[in-house]
Amino acid sequence: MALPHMEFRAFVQALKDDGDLVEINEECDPNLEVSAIIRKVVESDERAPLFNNLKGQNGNGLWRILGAPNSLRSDKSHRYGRLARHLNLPPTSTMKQILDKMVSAKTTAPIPPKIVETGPCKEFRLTPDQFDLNQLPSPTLHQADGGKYIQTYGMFIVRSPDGKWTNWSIARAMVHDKNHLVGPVVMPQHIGVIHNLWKEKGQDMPYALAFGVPPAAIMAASMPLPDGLTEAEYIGSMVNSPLELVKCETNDLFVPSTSEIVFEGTCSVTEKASEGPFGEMHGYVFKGNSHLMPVYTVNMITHRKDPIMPVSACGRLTDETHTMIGPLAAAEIGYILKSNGLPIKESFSPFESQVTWVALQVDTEKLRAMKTTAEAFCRQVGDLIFRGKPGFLIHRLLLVGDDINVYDFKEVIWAFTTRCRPVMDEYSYEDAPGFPLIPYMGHGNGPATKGGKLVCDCLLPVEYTTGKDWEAADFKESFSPELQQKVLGRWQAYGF
Ligand SMILES: Cc1cc2c3c(c1C)C(C)(C)C[C@@H]([C@@H](F)Cc1ccccc1)N3c1c(nc(O)[nH]c1=O)N2C[C@H](O)[C@H](O)[C@H](O)COP(=O)(O)O
Ligand SMILES: [K+]
Repeated sequence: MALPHMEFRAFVQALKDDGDLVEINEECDPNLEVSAIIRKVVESDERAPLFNNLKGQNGNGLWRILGAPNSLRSDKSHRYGRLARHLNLPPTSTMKQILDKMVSAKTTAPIPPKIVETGPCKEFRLTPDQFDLNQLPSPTLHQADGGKYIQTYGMFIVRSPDGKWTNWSIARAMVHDKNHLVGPVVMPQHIGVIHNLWKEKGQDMPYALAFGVPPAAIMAASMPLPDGLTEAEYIGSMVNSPLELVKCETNDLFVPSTSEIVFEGTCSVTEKASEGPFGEMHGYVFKGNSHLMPVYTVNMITHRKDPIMPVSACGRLTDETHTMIGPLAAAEIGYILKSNGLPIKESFSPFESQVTWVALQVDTEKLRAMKTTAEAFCRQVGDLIFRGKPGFLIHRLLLVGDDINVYDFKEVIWAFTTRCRPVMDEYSYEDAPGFPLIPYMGHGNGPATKGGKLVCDCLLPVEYTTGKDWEAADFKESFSPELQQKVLGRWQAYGF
């Protein structure tokens, strides 16, 4: 078997070997029972549930469900173990190590995928007369959802009409009827950009939707990598070996050969249908909140025996939309700022901000050498990020000093609440594109897709000029290292 980051089934085995999997062999109902269990799991960082016995499975086991594929572990020392297994990193890895891995391929040569003749994803083939998406165990994830959200952790594969750019990404989709899906295909997402290119040609967009892809691939699929970049070769470079892809049956797109399940078809550039509401990443289902979105026809299903469908029952903390969307956007944002020569050291999206913030740790020594002002620096950061695609999802950029660990929210919120004077130290972007999914945008007082963004300067004025002129009133900073050592050394003797 391949390594966990290169084959989904090996990944599931790795979770089992880590004691991070609960196999449920009792029959479970994909209508809400499965997602209720997953919600309970992700709200308590429990082990990932593998549902082996779902109502509606067909004779070849199509399909089982793995819930919470990339959520958190309760053991603090292995908190990000499931993410680490996606990248063949040690389960004790930190978020910094995981995100550094995700940007590591920015500076290495791409490794193109290897095309193979066939693979496990081809073990079974179903034509439209042989399946009904409403009869198969398509899960309903929240009682107020507008449909069965079958697609929450699969990977859409679409290619520009000129064949030069193949994009891999996650976008949701629900069952529309026996062999159609419907899902948001929106700008500035690359699936929306490529859909528009096909629309200009007046042709429906061929797609593949691969479920249970190599875990390293699904991580890159969830990351806002630059326009025109083909994820397959980025990932190859990231894992330092070519991904193995196999050609689809009904179009000339290529899918990872070990995918658990593959849907193939075309996404209409004319036909739309009602989509949503859906319990989304910010933790809300707004009743009746449905929109007309493009219809996907499913012309073919191929799959492995007893295939596993990964499902992200997203909503409130902490699920894949928080461990992946915000942090991966933060990684890209950090990279953009550094490659533009700005003195940024670390970049992270705190889960507690429902991944609407990115905290940026500034190298304040380099900042002082810039002889700049707070306004100029904050505008430089905001102009680079809020006018670009990776910043689309983010509504607050917090600039913090060297002493703040951006991966620790307690540190971030301390700096924000004590060093950033409301209004005066905040620089607004009312003309930047806004993220309508955030409730104060799509269901708020102002325009849903414009504005509502701030750069929050959590650096005190001295950090721009002569440097930190305070000591934290805490154990670490208000006592000599010797005294700290003495106290720690005698802690038991004191009686604690
Ligand atoms: C890990 C993950 C990511 C997403 C989504 C999901 C998960 C689990 C869910 C559970 C399916 C929920 C949705 C949800 F997160 C909604 C959303 C919509 C627009 C932007 C960001 C997020 N989703 C998703 C969605 N994007 C949509 O357009 N459309 C989508 O529906 N993303 C985020 C997306 O994968 C990243 O933004 C990625 O960078 C896109 O790739 P690209 O930069 O190559 O276009
Ligand atoms: K992507």
